[in-house]
Amino acid sequence: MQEPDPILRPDRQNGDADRALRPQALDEFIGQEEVRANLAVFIESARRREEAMDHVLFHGPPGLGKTTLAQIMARELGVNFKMTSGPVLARAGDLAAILTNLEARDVLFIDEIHRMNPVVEEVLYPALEDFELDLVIGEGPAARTVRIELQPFTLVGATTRLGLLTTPLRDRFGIPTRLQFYTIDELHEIVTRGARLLGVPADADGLREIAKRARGTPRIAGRLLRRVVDFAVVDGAGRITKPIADNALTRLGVDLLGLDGADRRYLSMIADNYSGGPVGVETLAAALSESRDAIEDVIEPYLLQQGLLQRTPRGRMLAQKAWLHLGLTPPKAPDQSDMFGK
Ligand SMILES: Nc1ncnc2c1ncn2[C@@H]1O[C@H](COP(=O)(O)OP(=O)(O)OP(=O)(O)O)[C@@H](O)[C@H]1O
Ligand SMILES: [Mg+2]
Repeated sequence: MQEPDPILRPDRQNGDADRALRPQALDEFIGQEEVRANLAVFIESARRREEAMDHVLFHGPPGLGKTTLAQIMARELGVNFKMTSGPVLARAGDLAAILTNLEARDVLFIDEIHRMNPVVEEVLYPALEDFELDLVIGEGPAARTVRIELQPFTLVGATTRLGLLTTPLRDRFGIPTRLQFYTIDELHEIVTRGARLLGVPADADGLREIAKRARGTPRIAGRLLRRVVDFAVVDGAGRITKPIADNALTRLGVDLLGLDGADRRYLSMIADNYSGGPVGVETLAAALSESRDAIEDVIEPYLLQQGLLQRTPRGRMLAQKAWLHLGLTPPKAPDQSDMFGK
């Protein structure tokens, strides 16, 4: 089967297409109810007190709305939105330049914050706590430290890997926030809104089919919607119906659970080569020629959430549901209780 990854994986390409469907206000943001309700309170409070809102950390799998929520926060707070990312901030000076240019109460968004250089991270600590910057000027014996006062600001950090954040950095976020996969109902609402914004007529059951197969992820829902629209235009008089959606998604390699080629390759590898596991993630990464990061950030979270995969101290194991989904018979495990224990 053709690899559908570029379209289906929540990577950062296709930025313009993403933007068109991106909600602009908290009211337009669908799902993540608890997160939204809490943010609404914190934003309103910061506005009334005319203070910078406390620092926020969004963590969760790609494409669930971290960047979107950060932008919405800035808009609702009525402040500027500045955006950068961990890997881009190579030197302490890069961060210092950004921080000294912030206006009072601005939102600074640092994407992939777990990939920040430790030297840069050290500069961030006093900036977050006291809105101060300690800069070393010059080198050798002539070097001296100068302290620079910063405007109070709000840092919004985003990461797909909470575990890779250092403890001191984690502790400086007053509002740590985990984003969850979306329910089918929420994704149904999201694609319904998307179809309306794209001006495409659609049947509810056609949109539901997209929602069901969007891997719990709004970004994937948006991409699938666009591809289904293509099939609707070419094969189906421009209307999204259930048969059109079903046919389009199947042709894109998205199965009934929303798994794509990479997901199935991962599950099949464990089934075929490791008798269902347990197998270590490094071994799997090598066997699949995927990076460990891609496996842990992108592939596994959804499979775990769907109950297709289990993580045990001895490695990854297929769950019963995965064997059935692959159309295979699970081997008889001699010692199930141990293998399925925590
Ligand atoms: N709650 C939502 N309602 C509607 N659309 C959404 C929602 N959340 C995200 N989206 C859509 O999904 C796309 C991806 O969201 P976003 O870029 O915010 O994800 P992310 O969590 O920052 O991903 P990454 O980890 O890859 O940076 C957005 O362009 C937007 O169109
Ligand atoms: Mg993002």
